[in-house]
Amino acid sequence: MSHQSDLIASDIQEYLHQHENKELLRFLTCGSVDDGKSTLIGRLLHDSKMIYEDQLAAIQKDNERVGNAGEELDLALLVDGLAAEREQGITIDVAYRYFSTSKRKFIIADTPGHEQYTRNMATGASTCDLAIILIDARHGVQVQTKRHSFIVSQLGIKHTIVAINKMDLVDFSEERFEEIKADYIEFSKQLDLPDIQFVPISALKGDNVVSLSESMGWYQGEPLMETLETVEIANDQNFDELRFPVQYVNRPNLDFRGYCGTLTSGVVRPGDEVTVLPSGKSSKVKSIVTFEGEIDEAFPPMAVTLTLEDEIDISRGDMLVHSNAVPDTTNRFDAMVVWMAEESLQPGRQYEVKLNTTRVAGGISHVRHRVDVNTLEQSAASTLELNEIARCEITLERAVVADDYRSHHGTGSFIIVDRLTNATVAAGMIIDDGSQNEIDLDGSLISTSDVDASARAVRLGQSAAAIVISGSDAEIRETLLFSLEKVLFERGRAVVAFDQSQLGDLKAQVAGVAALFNQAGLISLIESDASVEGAINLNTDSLAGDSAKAKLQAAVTQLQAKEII
Ligand SMILES: Nc1nc2c(ncn2[C@@H]2O[C@H](COP(=O)(O)OP(=O)(O)OP(=O)(O)O)[C@@H](O)[C@H]2O)c(=O)[nH]1
Repeated sequence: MSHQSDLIASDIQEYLHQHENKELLRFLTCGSVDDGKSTLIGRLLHDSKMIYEDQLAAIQKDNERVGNAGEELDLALLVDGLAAEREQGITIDVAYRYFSTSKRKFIIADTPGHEQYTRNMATGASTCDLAIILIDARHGVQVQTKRHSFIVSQLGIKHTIVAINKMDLVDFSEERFEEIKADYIEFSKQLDLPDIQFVPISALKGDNVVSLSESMGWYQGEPLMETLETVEIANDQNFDELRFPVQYVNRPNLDFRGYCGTLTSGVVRPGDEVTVLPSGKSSKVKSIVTFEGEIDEAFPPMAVTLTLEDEIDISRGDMLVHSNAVPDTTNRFDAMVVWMAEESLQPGRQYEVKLNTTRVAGGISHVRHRVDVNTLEQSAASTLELNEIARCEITLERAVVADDYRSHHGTGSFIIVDRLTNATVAAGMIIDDGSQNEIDLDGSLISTSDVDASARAVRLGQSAAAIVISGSDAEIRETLLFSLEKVLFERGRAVVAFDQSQLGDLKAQVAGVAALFNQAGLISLIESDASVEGAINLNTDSLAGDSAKAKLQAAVTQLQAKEII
């Protein structure tokens, strides 16, 4: 079903053509229980004329029986379809809704507000372009708001609309709106949400949902629906780095050999030089074949068949990339993992890891830290229970392309499958924040001066410490630095080390980053008497003991007392 257009009566072919070519926006709604998700979706469907008259009549009838909206029509009844939900008055499954306006087509994932349904929420959110985070104006930013925002940021959803709902219950107060907005901005600094917009609404009464509210003349922005219709998403795709995971090798006869799959990123054209991973063999694209014939260009998320100039050995699970930008392959990487099984994780146990079209034996070799999604706090963990989220190290039997999820949604995620039961026990998003590059194989750390890497690591949810080491004995400073880097890194902390030669603007950088993130991801080795505001200053001269080892012990005790390690 779609919005009502005059074209339906006059030129149905033209209408269908227009409809087919409209851009699709997938979004999810999330928030605490009773914030008004279902009412908002009902309102969007109702005001965009997506409700059949008999459906409307049915909810009018239900409204008298179980409606929660008093005199107003309870639009949530339209959405909360499941019987169990209606009785409990809560949403328990991910429900997908479809609607369209003259400008765009929409798919809404209506995800549950209850804590035990984190995995449903993560599932519903994983393919979305935008998230609407609902906040009840009376209650402000809640634990659930934080939890959902964290998941939205982890999933790399680029656009966020914070809809402050039930404005009618706070007298449409601008002051209240600004207060909640400020709270949210403060909290979301820790997250990676690149585009946040705030809109005050009343889902029940329709204020600022499809048209601007008369009761909130102070609001300068656009109604929610207009943002949904116009937010720029075309450039969110990664068109730069080609990733074509081969799904199927099509050999109908001896004259044709085509590789079928869905382009997850990049653009490919006939004549392009491509390399097959993991074999490393190269060839040129001969043609791009689709159901409608050959085409000159393919981009995500097109499903196409590629033929190559040369007969090279390619099978399902291989990946085609451009020869001038071949990504590294690795059998060890870090990922944010959501544990989805009833039984807890046994680290080191062999599972099957499914990345795209590839299946590789492997598993979680190490849980770096668990993240409490309610508070964003990290804690040490050796196992994971249902719905828990943790940063983990994944080790596989053979090397694969391990793209960062944020830049490669298609190839940066995976699931972990139990080999015996074939059940999915976890889902993960690969993190490539450069921190892995800082350690060599035996775990020792190579210094880098990349402040950005540290800032990124912090944004990605690693906790970190800004520690400045000073003291008159260079050797002791160095020993301390080196040992602390190792300890911190093993605990999943962001570590970036500086040396004295970069001292020039180092103090400003340390102070700036420390202030920005409260505890920033820097360790620095500084001249004898340095100290930096906002950082933990360890002066080796004042640490107890004569030997480097004793001083290290004293430093560790200090840092433990501050709960840094
Ligand atoms: N006054 C007022 N009430 C609202 C508004 N939006 C929703 N409500 C009411 O708030 C209650 C909860 O709304 P729902 O839409 O069911 O909330 P939900 O977030 O979908 O809740 P779950 O399904 O439990 O996750 C209902 O009684 C709604 O009528 C609003 O803008 N103003």
